[in-house]
Amino acid sequence: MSEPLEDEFGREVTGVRISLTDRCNFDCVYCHNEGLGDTRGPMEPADDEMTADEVVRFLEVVEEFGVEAVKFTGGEPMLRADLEEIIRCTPDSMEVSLTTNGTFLRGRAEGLQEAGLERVNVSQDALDPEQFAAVTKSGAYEAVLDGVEAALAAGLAPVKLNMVVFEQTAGYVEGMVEHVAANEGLQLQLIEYMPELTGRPEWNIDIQRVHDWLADIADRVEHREMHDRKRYWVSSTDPDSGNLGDCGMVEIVDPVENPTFCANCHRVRVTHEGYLKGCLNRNDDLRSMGEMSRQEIREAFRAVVDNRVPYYGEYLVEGDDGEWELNEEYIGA
Ligand SMILES: Nc1nc2c(ncn2[C@@H]2O[C@H](COP(=O)(O)OP(=O)(O)OP(=O)(O)O)[C@@H](O)[C@H]2O)c(=O)[nH]1
Ligand SMILES: C[S@@+](CC[C@H](N)C(=O)[O-])C[C@H]1O[C@@H](n2cnc3c(N)ncnc32)[C@H](O)[C@@H]1O
Ligand code: SF4
Ligand code: SF4
Repeated sequence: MSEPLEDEFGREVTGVRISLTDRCNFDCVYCHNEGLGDTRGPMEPADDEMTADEVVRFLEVVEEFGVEAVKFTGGEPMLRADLEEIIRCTPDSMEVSLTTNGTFLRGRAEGLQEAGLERVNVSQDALDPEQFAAVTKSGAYEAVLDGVEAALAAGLAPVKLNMVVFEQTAGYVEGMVEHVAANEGLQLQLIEYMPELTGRPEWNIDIQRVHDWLADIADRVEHREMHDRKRYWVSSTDPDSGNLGDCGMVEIVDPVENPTFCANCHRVRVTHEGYLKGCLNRNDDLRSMGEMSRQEIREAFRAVVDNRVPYYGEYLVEGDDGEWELNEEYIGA
């Protein structure tokens, strides 16, 4: 295995995020669908999706380039019946993780773990079924809770709960933090609502206030190398907590207008149709892998890494008035 490829901005590419489908059984009000448009549509297998063989071939090739980790996402990646097969055939050297809405984990978590899944993130924006339904437009609340339990029972702890923090959910943050502090095996990822692909900037909240509040109550704070994300370790305040004395981990994902986040971005994305994508927020840098021969994959991967640009701080630059503007250098590039 060679050293990871590095882009022009000194960022090594050590991870890939593969969208296995853009179909989904939810219709979350905030969904960016990894930058690929609407998730609504037929639930049947779609013809435009990469096959399991293509996904595995891609992974075998990027392993040669020092890629150490793969995240399977979507749409809802668990709509793929061949997810277990894909994971089983993923190169052993790679850390394999999954981001899912959790609906289908019950009954499949164990098989996924046996196939080689190491970590799972489950989206959960609220602890109340009605609030959950209002955000996701789905009645699958109980299935998601069962899915989290199934993942823990299958040995996939810690399970990270993903919560998008925006106007509608800001009031649920405190309860979710207590929930992971009080329950062993759970962690929480608070994701700043990203309006770049979905519009509705008025839904944004001031994520710094969440940082400040967590810094106040946390026992310990650390930085993660990826994106320079902050992690807070918080104890439960509930005397009946089954997790007394232990801490829950809460990580903040705050990419919006954050050049430090982009300067520490080490991943390339792959769309369900088999296009490479250098940045979540851009669709003007999609690169085809053609018929997906090993040589075509190698060439396209090198090219996408060469063209990677930090979104905030370079692709968008901050003007004197504090507004973010498209860098002229990339217009028409
Ligand atoms: N702008 C931006 N947002 C990201 C990036 N990575 C993750 N996010 C946001 O965080 C959401 C949740 O990411 P996940 O798929 O759960 O995984 P992760 O947090 O990237 O990875 P792990 O914590 O290692 O599991 C994404 O859908 C995005 O909204 C990134 O590279 N850029
Ligand atoms: C696009 S979903 C795909 C995987 C799976 N369907 C799920 O919901 O976990 C991946 C993650 O993106 C997050 N997400 C979607 N739209 C977002 C937005 N506009 N801002 C921030 N995070 C968003 C979701 O909460 C979820 O955790
Ligand atoms: S479950 Fe995931 S892919 Fe589906 S709508 Fe919600 S955030 Fe989007
Ligand atoms: S460069 Fe793009 S993908 Fe990477 S952190 Fe910034 S916005 Fe996200």
